[in-house]
Parts: sequence; C-alpha cells; structure tokens
Amino acid sequence: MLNQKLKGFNIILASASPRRHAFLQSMNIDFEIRLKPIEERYPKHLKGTEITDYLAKLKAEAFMDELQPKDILITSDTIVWLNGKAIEKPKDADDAFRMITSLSDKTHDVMTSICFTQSSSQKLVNTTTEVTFKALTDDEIWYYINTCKPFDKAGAYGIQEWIGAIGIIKIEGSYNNVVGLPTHLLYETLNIIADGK
Ligand SMILES: Cc1cn([C@H]2C[C@H](O)[C@@H](COP(=O)(O)OP(=O)(O)OP(=O)(O)O)O2)c(=O)[nH]c1=O
Repeated sequence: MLNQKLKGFNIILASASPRRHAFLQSMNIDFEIRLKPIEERYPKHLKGTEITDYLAKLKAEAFMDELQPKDILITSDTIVWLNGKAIEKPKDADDAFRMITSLSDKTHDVMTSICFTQSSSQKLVNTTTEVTFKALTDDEIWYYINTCKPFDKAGAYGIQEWIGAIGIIKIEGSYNNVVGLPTHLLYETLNIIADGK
C-alpha cells in the first residue's frame, strides 16, 4: 500500500488549508507541514487550469533550494471558473454576495492543480469538476455568508457547508477536488513517484 511504499520519502505539504491537511491524514500519509508566505498572482492571459498549474508551481518555488533528495513537496491551488473568468477568494461579505449570486442557477467549473516537487524533478496534475447550483434566494445567500463566513474559499462557497447541502443540484467529477484536493490524483501520482516512474 502507498503508506508502506512512501516509507523512504519525506512528504512535505506546503499548505495552510486545514481541509488539505485532513485529506492527507485520511489517506494515512505521514507528512509535515511547511509554510512560506506567497503572493498568489498570475499573468492575465492564463485561463482555467493554466492558472491553477501556474499557482501550484509558484507555491513550490520558495522551497526549491531547501529540498533534500528524499523530499516530496506537495503544493496545490483551486479556483472556480465561470464564463471564462476565475473567481477567487472574496475580499468581504459584499464581494462574497456578488460571487455567490453569479454562481446561482448556473453550472461552473472547479479546478485544482497539484504540484509534486522533488530536488531533481517536478510533476503537475490537474482535474476539473462541474458544479451546478439551484437558483438561490438573496436570503439564502446572506444567511450562508453570515453563518459560515466563506472568506477563505474560492468562489466564496464551501461545497462541504450549508450552501452545498441545500444549493447544489448536480456535480460531475471529483467531490474532493471541489473541497480543494483531488485525492484520487494525489494517490495515483504518489504511487507513480514511489515506484520510481
Ligand atoms: C469551491 C470550494 C473551495 N474550497 C477551498 C479550497 C481551497 O482551500 C480554497 C481555495 O484557495 P487555494 O488558494 O487553492 O488554497 P488555500 O489558500 O486555502 O491554501 P494553500 O494555498 O495554503 O494550500 O477554497 C472549499 O473548501 N470548498 C469549496 O467548495
């Protein structure tokens, strides 16, 4: 099993997201958390998974110089993509209201890239999930913002929270990807790395 195969490696998760920490724990992967501040900016011409690929790699850059041969550094990025535009984290409650209103009664994409960095190589994987919201009322949107304060979430919503329970009518693709980490891809890629492929 993967946790056995990874015994000779040191997994480093460079993420402040408690959801990403919990996913690795649920997969029985031993890991340490290492954090460095980074500014999540990307060139304007990038689209969709080009953005998440770019940001997942950018998050790895600060650690490049300190990686040891047995280290596998994991970084990732999630965005919500609607009508050709990325919706990132909201600045405040009004911004969150605008974001969720724009998602109401529509289908959007959620994209996550995971970057695996070793001292001498790098692998990048990504996936997209389609999420459809019902028509949400203003009262529902404000109730959610005031109770769950989704300011740390791309698109200003958490599928794992109240709004996901009452508002999402269809999803196509990985659920965990929407929460912030496509765990099936993490598992598949770590197996490839551990097998030396
Ligand atoms: C759409 C959606 C996003 N999210 C989260 C996943 C990501 O953590 C966050 C998007 O921001 P990210 O920049 O991908 O990640 P982060 O800043 O939380 O963590 P780090 O960069 O340190 O790894 O939104 C949910 O939890 N539920 C959802 O339904």
